Amino acid sequence: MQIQMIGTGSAFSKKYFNNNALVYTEDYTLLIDCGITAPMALHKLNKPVQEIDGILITHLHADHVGGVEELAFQSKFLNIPKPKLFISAKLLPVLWENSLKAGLSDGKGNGLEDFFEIVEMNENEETTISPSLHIEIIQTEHVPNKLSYSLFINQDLFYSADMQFNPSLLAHIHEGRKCRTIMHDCQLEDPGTVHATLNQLLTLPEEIQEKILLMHYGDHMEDFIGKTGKMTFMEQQKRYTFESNE
Ligand SMILES: Nc1ccn([C@@H]2O[C@@H]3COP(=O)(O)O[C@H]3[C@H]2O)c(=O)n1
Ligand SMILES: [Zn+2]
Ligand SMILES: [Zn+2]
Repeated sequence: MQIQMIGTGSAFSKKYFNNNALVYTEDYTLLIDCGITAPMALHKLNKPVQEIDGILITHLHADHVGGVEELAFQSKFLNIPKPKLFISAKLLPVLWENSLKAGLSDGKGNGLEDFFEIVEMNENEETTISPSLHIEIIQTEHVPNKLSYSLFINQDLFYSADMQFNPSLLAHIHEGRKCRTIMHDCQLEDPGTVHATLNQLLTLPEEIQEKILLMHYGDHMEDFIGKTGKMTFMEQQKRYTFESNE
């Protein structure tokens, strides 16, 4: 499996695209989150919508869903098979009613199913995306009272949606779940309210830090190179290969 961040930036970054990822397996290409900048980021990678089999949404901030309207219209008017939309069953109605309906509605009662083949995901259950790609969503704290889901990918890689610092969960991912990789959003400066900050992540034991790839960072990331302990910044557009754990 390979993961390519089409962007690694924070919500308000002007230098990096939104923190969205392409996951490639031999038989599937999945886009994790589709923010405002996703259409341009995909264009820069020469990755047309026809080459994306499905999208998965973690939560409803614009840097994670702001590009879904364009993707929906593009696939509809290009007359290509509907991409799949993987989303928590709890988030699905909110995505339509509170985010996409204004732009995608035809006024005649259409819905998201007119643009996507919808696959509802249940919390704490693995969903088969393709024969070699399985994803479990777990609810993690981000903005109070706002649903947000982090991901276990093939029970080996933890992908944080935007989340607050949660050292006990990270210890569980490391010890209990035995994940080999942790991709974590990172706010470069304190205080952390809705994201984990670099200083908070630096309090983690080194054996956990060694597993952490940092993403969702601000424009001054380069000032922090060499100051991330055992953790590493991810680079947008670079393809990272993760070997199967079997
Ligand atoms: N309670 C909140 C809500 C939002 N925010 C900021 O808005 C951004 C929305 O996208 P994000 O990537 O979740 O980062 C959020 C915060 O920067 C914030 O700082 N505090
Ligand atoms: Zn975000
Ligand atoms: Zn967010």
